[in-house]
Amino acid sequence: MTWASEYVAPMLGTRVRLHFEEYILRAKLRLDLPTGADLNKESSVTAMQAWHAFIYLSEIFQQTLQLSSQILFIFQQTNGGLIFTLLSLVNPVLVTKGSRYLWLQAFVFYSDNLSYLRLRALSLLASDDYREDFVSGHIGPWISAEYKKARERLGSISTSEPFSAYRLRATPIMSILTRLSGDFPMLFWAANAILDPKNYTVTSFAILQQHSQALNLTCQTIYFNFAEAVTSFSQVKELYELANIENKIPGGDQAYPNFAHNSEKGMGFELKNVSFAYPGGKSKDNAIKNVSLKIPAGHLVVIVGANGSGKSTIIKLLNRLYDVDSGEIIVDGLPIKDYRIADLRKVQALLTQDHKLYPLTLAENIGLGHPDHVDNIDMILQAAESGGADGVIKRQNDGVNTVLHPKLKSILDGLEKKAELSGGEKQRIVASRTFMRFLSGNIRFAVADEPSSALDPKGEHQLFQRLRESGGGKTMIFVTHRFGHLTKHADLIICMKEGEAIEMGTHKELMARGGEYSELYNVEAQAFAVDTTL
Ligand SMILES: Nc1ncnc2c1ncn2[C@@H]1O[C@H](COP(=O)(O)OP(=O)(O)OP(=O)(O)O)[C@@H](O)[C@H]1O
Repeated sequence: MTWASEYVAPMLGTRVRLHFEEYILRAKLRLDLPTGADLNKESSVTAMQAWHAFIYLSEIFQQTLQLSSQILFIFQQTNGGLIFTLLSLVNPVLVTKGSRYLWLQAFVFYSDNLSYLRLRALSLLASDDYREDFVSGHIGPWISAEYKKARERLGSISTSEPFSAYRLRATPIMSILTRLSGDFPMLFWAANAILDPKNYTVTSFAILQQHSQALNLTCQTIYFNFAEAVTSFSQVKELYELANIENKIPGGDQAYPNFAHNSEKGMGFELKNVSFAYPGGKSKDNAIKNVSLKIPAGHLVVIVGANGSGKSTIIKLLNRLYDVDSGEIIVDGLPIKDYRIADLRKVQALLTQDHKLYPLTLAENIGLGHPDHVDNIDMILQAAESGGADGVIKRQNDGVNTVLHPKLKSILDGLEKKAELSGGEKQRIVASRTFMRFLSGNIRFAVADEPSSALDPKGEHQLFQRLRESGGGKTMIFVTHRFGHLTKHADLIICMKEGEAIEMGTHKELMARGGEYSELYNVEAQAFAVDTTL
């Protein structure tokens, strides 16, 4: 039986763990950004916990059977079977209920003893981190002297770990009682043997003593396993609840596109007095404050502004990655909240510098821009060419089949040379994913949020050029810090400052206005102006 359980347990364990891993994977994949961010802070639930709960349950079952057979045996073997059995149970009850165990509780521990804290600080000072300091500053003798003083001040105060410190009691009563109770059953047996020596043998004493101790141990094991099982089961409950977590961004039931009121030129937006602060954000200021603007369908829009002025936040709201706190966003005449979220995602393409390479092949990294055609190599190569990643692919020994393992890379480096891409090469692959998305033919709104920070100037120019071409005249927004062709060709420039859209218009209009935009533009232009004093 032991062999069988040892043989079967790992296989069963894998099945249970993978079943719940898949369950967690599915549950997490359906969560939107704000819900997912909350969950990451709160939940530590893992598939392994389900397996642990199963193990505890089977152990409790097995030990309960063991306990019943032990009780039955003791009960039958003695004259005062019931009393003997009850006395055998006193000790385990005292050990489990009367003792103080920290590991069954949630706890925080700290020390407020200044001498102890001083000792820890001085020990730290003698570590390698500070070696250069204490050697060059010759502060070793001072550290030793201070350590001695702090040690004397601490005296005999215990510095033991909280686990053992918590178990100490002020009086010995409980300890004496617990020890004595272990001998209660045998004292009872001895008293009976004195009164009626004919019915009691030394052999029966030995057998009963052994069984009484075994019973004691089984009771304690059940108690502690039960405490662990309760925790495990609450974790399993949490695991099941994962699938029922409500997303913070609920979808509507309006299909999109619904050509009754959509323009052929793509999505049109209107922001009405929109304000937004990131959930759990540290800043007391809103990321977006009372922004009202219109983005007509088919317009090429450029958003400019200083770092932290809210450019990316506007993009996230237009993509409905977050919902506004107040105000409203209208898409093609209807509130954005009325549309089905999956429909909106299908017609939007978002390219930012936050997008990551996946730990998959280069082909999948690009192909997943259009999941229905993730195996279509011709389409992938076409997208790679548009994204400027064709050269990157050619340089890899395995071409599009090169597997990227960003997280495993450092571990595997010593074993096998894994593909490593430069920052600019990564951006080209990620950009190609967006071009793959364009090839779906569904895109009605595309955004490029500073996707070119690691690209060389030629690469950046080509990227913007091709994005505009691939966008096919549909609504497009570029977020950029660099003024150039884009801003000059933009139908609309939105200039952000501290969460507000302070200026809007074309390049010409904003330059003529002489406000924030022209100031930002002139700062950049001056860097390239011919300095006649040189
Ligand atoms: N995920 C987040 N959680 C909390 N606060 C955020 C988050 N993202 C941005 N913020 C804050 O919101 C404000 C606007 O940020 P946003 O990213 O929109 O600025 P930006 O204009 O795009 O900046 P940059 O030019 O540096 O990319 C900033 O104060 C920023 O710190």
